[in-house]
Amino acid sequence: MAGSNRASAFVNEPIVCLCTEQAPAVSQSFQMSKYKVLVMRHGEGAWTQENRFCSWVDQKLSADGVKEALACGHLLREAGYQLDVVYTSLLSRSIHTAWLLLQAIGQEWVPVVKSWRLNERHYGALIGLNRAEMALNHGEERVKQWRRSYDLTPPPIEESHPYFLEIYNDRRYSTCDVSKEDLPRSESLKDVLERLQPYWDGTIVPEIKKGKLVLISGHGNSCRALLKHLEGISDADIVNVTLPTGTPILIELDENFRPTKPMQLLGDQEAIQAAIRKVEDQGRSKK
Ligand SMILES: O=C(O)[C@@H](CO)OP(=O)(O)O
Repeated sequence: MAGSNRASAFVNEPIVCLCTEQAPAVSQSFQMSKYKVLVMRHGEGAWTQENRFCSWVDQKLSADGVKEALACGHLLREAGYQLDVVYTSLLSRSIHTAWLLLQAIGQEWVPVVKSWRLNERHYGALIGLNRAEMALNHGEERVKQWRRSYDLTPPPIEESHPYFLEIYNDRRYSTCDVSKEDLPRSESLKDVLERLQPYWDGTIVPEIKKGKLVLISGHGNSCRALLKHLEGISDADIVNVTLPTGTPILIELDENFRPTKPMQLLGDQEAIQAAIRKVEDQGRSKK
């Protein structure tokens, strides 16, 4: 892990991440950044409107999600970013976000590379359930733990689950670097990091080391897992990290892939705070 005591909080806090006083992972000597990487959660998905756990169900972007992806591209174009490669999951909402962003930035030729290892966290038996109803039945704190804790794994998806066949019979999952039987049936954030890290280390890092500007169009929890790794966010602090949809996060790294400065959420900071609150509020019972 890169560093170990760096706390970041995206909830009710200034957008630049907060650093604990002790042993921050950010280089003390203000080393020059050697590498930059952009990480973003896809635009809002269609099921966000219904407030259902989406996970590996292949929902498309909502109308607002399309707008968010295009707005990201415009933002990056205005800031002069020149992308070299974009990584997505195998899920349409992450891929469409990449396509729309590349269209808006005017860099459609940039390769888009896809892997199940960037998929959203597998929510197991919770897939398809409504978060507010879950909060009413089980309590908001329990739902927060299910959504945001590091090592809590929801019950696995059973073959009788309404979305089981839709997920596991999908041809895209015969293209993975593991057999269908070895794909997850439920995951904690820790599990997500464990399946994502080999892809980060073995596929993405070598491209960044060649000097390429990489953008990762991932999901709320696959991006949280990656940020936990890169920023050295503790198991306890990651509970308070919620990512807004459609917001690029700029991470600057030194030659050892340690952050040289706090990560930056790019865009209008008030709008970003509102977007974070919107995601947080999905877990409320709305009494
Ligand atoms: O539905 C999901 O899979 C995720 C968001 O992609 O939900 P949550 O924000 O509750 O982790």
